[in-house]
Amino acid sequence: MSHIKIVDMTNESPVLPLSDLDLAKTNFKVKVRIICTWRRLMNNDKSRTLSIEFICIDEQGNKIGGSCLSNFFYKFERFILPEAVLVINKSLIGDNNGKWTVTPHKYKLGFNNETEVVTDSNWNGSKYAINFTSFDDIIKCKPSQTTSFDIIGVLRNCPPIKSKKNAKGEVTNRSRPDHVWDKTWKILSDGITFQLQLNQNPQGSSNNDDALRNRTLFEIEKMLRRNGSSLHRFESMPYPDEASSLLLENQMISEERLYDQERMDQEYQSLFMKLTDEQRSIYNEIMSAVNNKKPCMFFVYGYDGTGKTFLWNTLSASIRSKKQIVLNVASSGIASLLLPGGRTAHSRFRIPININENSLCTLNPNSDVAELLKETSLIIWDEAPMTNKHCFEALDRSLNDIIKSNSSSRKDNFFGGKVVVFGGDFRQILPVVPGGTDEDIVNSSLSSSYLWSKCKVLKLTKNMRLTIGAGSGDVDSIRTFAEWLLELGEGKLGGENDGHAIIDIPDDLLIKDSPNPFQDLIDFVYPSMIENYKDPFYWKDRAILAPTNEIVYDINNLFISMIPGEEREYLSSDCICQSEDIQEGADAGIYSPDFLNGLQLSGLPSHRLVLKVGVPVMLLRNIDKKNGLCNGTRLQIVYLGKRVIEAEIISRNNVGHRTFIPRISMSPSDKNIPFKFKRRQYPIAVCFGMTVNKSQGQSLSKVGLYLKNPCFSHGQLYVALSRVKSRDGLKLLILDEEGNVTNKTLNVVYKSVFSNL
Ligand SMILES: Nc1ncnc2c1ncn2[C@@H]1O[C@H](COP(=O)(O)OP(=O)(O)OP(=O)(O)O)[C@@H](O)[C@H]1O
Repeated sequence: MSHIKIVDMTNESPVLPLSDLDLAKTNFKVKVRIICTWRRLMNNDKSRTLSIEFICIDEQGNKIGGSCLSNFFYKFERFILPEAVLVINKSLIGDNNGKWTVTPHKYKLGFNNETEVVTDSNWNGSKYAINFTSFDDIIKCKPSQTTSFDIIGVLRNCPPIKSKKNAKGEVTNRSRPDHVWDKTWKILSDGITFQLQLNQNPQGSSNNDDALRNRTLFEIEKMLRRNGSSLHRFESMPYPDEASSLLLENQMISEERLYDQERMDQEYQSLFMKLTDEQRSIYNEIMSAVNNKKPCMFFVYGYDGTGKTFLWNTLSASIRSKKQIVLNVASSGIASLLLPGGRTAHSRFRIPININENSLCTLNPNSDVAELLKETSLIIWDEAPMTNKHCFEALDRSLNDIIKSNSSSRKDNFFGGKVVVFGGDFRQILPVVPGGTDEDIVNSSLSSSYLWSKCKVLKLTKNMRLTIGAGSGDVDSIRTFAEWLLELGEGKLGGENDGHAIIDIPDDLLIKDSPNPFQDLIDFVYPSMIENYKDPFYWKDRAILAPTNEIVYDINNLFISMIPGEEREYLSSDCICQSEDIQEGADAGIYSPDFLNGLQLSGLPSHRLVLKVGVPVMLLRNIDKKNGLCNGTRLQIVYLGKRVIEAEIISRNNVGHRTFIPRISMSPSDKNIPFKFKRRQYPIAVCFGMTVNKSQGQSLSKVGLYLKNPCFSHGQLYVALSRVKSRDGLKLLILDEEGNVTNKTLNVVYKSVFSNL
């Protein structure tokens, strides 16, 4: 039902014939007799009922279809019986425009919590709803194409219906990966055939199908393992043969040892030569711990541009040139793209999403990942301050369990005795604690962990971005801007303050008062948008930032309407996870599909996604890290299909690379939601505008910061302003409480977070 309206019917409202139903009418009830009922099963689990469907007829002989979702069975199931005469009050009505319609009526009825149903013993309409007519008579009366008939028939013959059995021997019709495999393996193996032919390998010839299938399965298994999965998860799928399986055994370790030693050595030599004194001293200290296998924890503290990534590259090349293993991880997908062979910490170490002080990583001591961790010489974890301390602690405990070190005392034995280097800047946004106070946020950061006292802080202070690559004319202006930003990040602007200070923004960074200041902000960030919107490079480095999702949502809707072209709407399918113990009765009504559709949660795509070709979007999930597709990657829409969306990468690595984005099922990890639900939708959000939190880790050349409301949490203003490297790329539009343009805004800095550094 696409246009749904709740019909408010008071007890005094008249009983209307079904022919008079109209979305515009708000005050009526209907009296009907149920003709027939049937159950609609869930698409993804045919053992469960989605809804009871029914057809009913009124006393005038008009028919209408209706539906009652399983959430409301507790209230209505006993009424929806063939032959029952019902008076229905406060029902939902919606368009009857599905692919298959059971009555020609314009509308359908629906039940929800508001609906009232009572039985009635009086019926003045036809007793039988169906008038049987012979088929010959129907043909004789030459029906027009729009005439509808009730037809009754007998099933004489039917081809066998294929069904699958699950492990318990029950018949299910869930997704059938083996079926997809059988139908598509030839297409999937195309690239391999091509490669084999290039290498003049006889396996490429078509008479060796078994070998080709095996090789294709092997490549699929490699991909799955890289992403923490395996073909073993899909019972019905074939698995590569034994010889190939042996090759897969230590896939993770062999991939980490696959680096070309000679090339790594050259890279290391060239980077090492360039290290500054402070970088070199940090490098030496870390490498000495690695070479002596001395358990150590370091925190490299440096703001943007001080050469942290440069240092990680040097350390990685040095270790890899000796065929040793270094694991590079970052707290966000976007930051992990900058690291050589980088992954997100959560995916690399299998850190649980909902974390607490007792959590452990889901690492089986005999798994490939555990073996990899045992072999690892150094772990580098970039952007550490934005991660909750419980994540580091979970890894610490898990590594200690996996690696039973000889060290006698637990207090010397952190992270299983590995050398671990964290990096980042505590001026940036700290871990998000939903509903948490300032104190909760500071308490959740790495510097409040029991690990911190063992962590040696090494500081990088020289802004390398100023020294390298900037023209001499730029240096002064970049330096002044960088120094101002550092002061802002440490809460030193706005006079003596307790961390909440009103600061003045310099004039040249402001959008001034004008008839339409927001349009001025748009013109600054996206000049000549209509002429340029098709060019992916136009979108590459620009964004309007705002502190909250609501404002970003409004900005994106406005932009969508400005871009030429046809809109396409994608609606999600939302459902409660089957494991949830939703009480029949009260709870079921609350979690109706309408309610689930209305949930807007951070990190989850909208129920209603409106897109146009040319629009920039951001991925909300890590899809394929190897090809640069992770949470935060920005893309431009190229094609909007029915089941797939094609888009081209416009940010950072792999710019210009095209990819297909499928619909996937996502469950929000928001602890404030007291139940688990799944949303099946494209994992993207339109990104003309994005939240300041989401922009952390992005490097942009043009930023417009829209402060309709001020930034409210530690580091937000600093992060927003430091997305650009030079001040000409930045403008702020600040509104006061009356909506007037101002030059003053709130800067929030939790100063206690710096006290342990
Ligand atoms: N010793 C060095 N010699 C030459 N170039 C360097 C050196 N250190 C850093 N750079 C260059 O300075 C720039 C900033 O360094 P880098 O990206 O490593 O800093 P960062 O602290 O990681 O900053 P961000 O967090 O913004 O990525 C880069 O272009 C990098 O190549």
